Amino acid sequence: MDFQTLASHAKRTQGRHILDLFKDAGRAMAFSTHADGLLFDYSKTNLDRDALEFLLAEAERAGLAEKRDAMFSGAKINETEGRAVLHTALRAAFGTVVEVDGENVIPGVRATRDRMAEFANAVRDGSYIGQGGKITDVVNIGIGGSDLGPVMAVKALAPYCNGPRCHFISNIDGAHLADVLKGLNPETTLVIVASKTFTTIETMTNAASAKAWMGALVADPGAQFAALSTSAEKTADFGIDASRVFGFEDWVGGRYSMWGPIGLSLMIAIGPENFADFLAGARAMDDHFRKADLRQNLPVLLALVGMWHHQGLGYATRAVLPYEQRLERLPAYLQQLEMESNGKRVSMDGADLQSVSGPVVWGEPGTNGQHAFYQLIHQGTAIVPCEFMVGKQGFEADLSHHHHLLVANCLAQSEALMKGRSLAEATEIMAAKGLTGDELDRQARHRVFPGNRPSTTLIYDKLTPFVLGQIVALYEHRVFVEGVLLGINSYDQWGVELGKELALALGPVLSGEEVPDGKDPSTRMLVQHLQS
Ligand SMILES: O=P(O)(O)OC[C@H]1O[C@](O)(CO)[C@@H](O)[C@@H]1O
Repeated sequence: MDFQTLASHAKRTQGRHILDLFKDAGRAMAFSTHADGLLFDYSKTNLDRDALEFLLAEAERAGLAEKRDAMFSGAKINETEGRAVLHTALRAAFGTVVEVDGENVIPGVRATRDRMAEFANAVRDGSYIGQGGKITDVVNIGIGGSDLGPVMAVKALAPYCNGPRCHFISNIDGAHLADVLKGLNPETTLVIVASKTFTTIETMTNAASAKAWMGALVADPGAQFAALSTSAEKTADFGIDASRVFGFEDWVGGRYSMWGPIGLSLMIAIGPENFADFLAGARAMDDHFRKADLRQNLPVLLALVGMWHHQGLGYATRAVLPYEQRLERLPAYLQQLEMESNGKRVSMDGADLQSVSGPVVWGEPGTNGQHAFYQLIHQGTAIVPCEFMVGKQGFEADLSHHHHLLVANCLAQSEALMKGRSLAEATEIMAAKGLTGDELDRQARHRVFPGNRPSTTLIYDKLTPFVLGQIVALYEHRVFVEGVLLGINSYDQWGVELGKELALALGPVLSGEEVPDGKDPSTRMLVQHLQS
């Protein structure tokens, strides 16, 4: 990416109001695009045709199409770990051929999916039972990519959840385990240990405690455990029979893994057919990403708008604001997807990045966020580009008036952010209330909305499994595009290692061992305080 030219485009737009861009009568149509039932509107941004053309040309210059094809074909684009990046293979059509080291991986994907479906059906219909009868509850123990996707999707697809209740334990904090297990019957609970590596300290500690909880009542607790992992050896050591182990390969990154075995809890919750629809939605987005012209390509446009705001205009964060209560965990899911992928400081070849890397991503569902942090978004000094999303329809037919208000709020927020309210307008409002003189001026100034604040809006029909698959894959590919333009490796996560190492060393200290030499004075003081 030519960041200098990007900066000069950004500079050129300074002081210009987004509303002025709508003097171009075709803007709303030109700066929005449709794909497979989704509408993405990015017209309420300060991106103009020249800047967009520049960004599109940069995407071409960066070899985006070739790099995208390399990813889909199984090339080892995760160079720092020597791995292919093939979460797309987990949802590819079964006739597809995708080779890693000369071997077609699709038959293996299919065999594992068939085994998952067989097991999910058995849990759902009661042909697999716990030692106290039919499984009533499923507890997924995992963290990061082995947790956030299934949690988010089980909540998102609540109208489709007709299997056993699903619960999730991730935090090493014993409170999480205790609160989830409290009230569950060990004899009718299935525990799924989800860990790609099967070494993650949080997951292994929680899994051991859950096994002890179950072992207090159940003669053979291992028989009510399943495992999702790349390590058959470690799952066997833990005492889980191979028939309930669902493996995957190292070419599936943790935060991209919910399409395969890590999605087992979701498959049990919604059933294999709905799970297949979820994959079909992602596959539709894959096809769109591969085939659509860059100008109509949703992941490409979402990425370019994101880079315009962050790398171009210097906005430090972006908010993801789903007007869909059931997407309440989507912002947390996207935090890992985007920040673990693109929060990097060196490019693929190890050189310092020439620009800022990925932004801070955060958010909450609307309308709750409106009553919490929208004050800052509207009147604070930091500009936060907002990514709104909303469905045309809800599921609660008898509550359609709620849905109309929900959608009205979503549209009103993007309008308010863009238009704002001028001092003249605020003065008129306050004068009508009888204020005059200095007091009128003072009160009016507090009621000014600067406006000119950018947002995008994604509209889908209804939050079905297919649509959820589309949305998640859209964001996955957005991360890829931004990664290519930044020249980084979006598929490693070395930044999580140092803290893990230090925590491992500190564990025994907090159990009473001496503080080792070389600890900094602050950490030493905190440890001593905790030990006292
Ligand atoms: O599935 P695992 O191996 O337990 O890893 C869990 C998570 O830990 C990380 O490696 C680092 O936080 C994530 O990338 C991953 O999703």
